[in-house]
Amino acid sequence: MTSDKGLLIVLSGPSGVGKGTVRKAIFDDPDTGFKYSISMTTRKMREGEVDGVDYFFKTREEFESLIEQDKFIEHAQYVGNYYGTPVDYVVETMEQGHDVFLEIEVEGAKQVRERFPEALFIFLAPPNLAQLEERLIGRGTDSMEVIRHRIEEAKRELSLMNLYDYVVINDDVQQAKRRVQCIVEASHMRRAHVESKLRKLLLEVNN
Ligand SMILES: Nc1ncnc2c1ncn2[C@@H]1O[C@H](COP(=O)(O)OP(=O)(O)OP(=O)(O)O)[C@@H](O)[C@H]1O
Ligand SMILES: Nc1nc2c(ncn2[C@@H]2O[C@H](COP(=O)(O)O)[C@@H](O)[C@H]2O)c(=O)[nH]1
Repeated sequence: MTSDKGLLIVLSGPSGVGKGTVRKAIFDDPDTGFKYSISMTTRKMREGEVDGVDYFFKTREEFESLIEQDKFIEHAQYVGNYYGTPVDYVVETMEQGHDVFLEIEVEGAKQVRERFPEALFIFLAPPNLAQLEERLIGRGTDSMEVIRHRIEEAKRELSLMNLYDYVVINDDVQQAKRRVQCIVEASHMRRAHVESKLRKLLLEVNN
């Protein structure tokens, strides 16, 4: 009685906290065995982004048609755009035994918890709000109006961090990366331990 299915890992947190930066550090590590689920969005492509690498970019019509076809594990509207996690990739990849890594905002993470309560939920938090704003400004991808909107969202999102299994402060990218890797490792060990206990219990019951 072993779980052959991969683990679903959800990294969430406010925009600009560094989720993408930490995720890239994790995936640059040759020891990382997870698979990254590329999201779909209706947001405009930013300079340097590549369709099918950073996101699958969709029109609102395409996205809404996919919602109707139940093609998302979760989807949410964030600052005027849709974002969603494709169900087929995630389910097939986990069935093949791979861990799947999602990088999503808080409303989407709530939906994932309802559908996959056994998933691992990690909240990436900034050292403080001022640094979060500095990071959003420093990234240079959004207008001040959008940044203000994202900061307002961030205040609401930060108030929900207690719903997560773990909170990692992203004060340093390499340290945050190691913390996430350790949490995943510990979750695998705990899962193996619980399964071994259940196996023993079943043997006792059946004998
Ligand atoms: N630990 C850190 N210290 C300083 N700057 C950081 C740190 N982590 C990330 N950054 C910087 O903060 C900015 C935002 O990072 P990033 O784009 O990874 O955030 P994000 O959470 O993925 O945002 P979004 O949710 O909007 O995609 C980037 O310019 C990045 O270089
Ligand atoms: N609920 C979901 N949120 C997602 C998904 N993919 C990304 N995101 C989050 O949206 C915001 C904004 O992203 P940006 O690229 O426009 O800066 C950020 O918090 C992302 O993590 C998804 O599939 N579902």
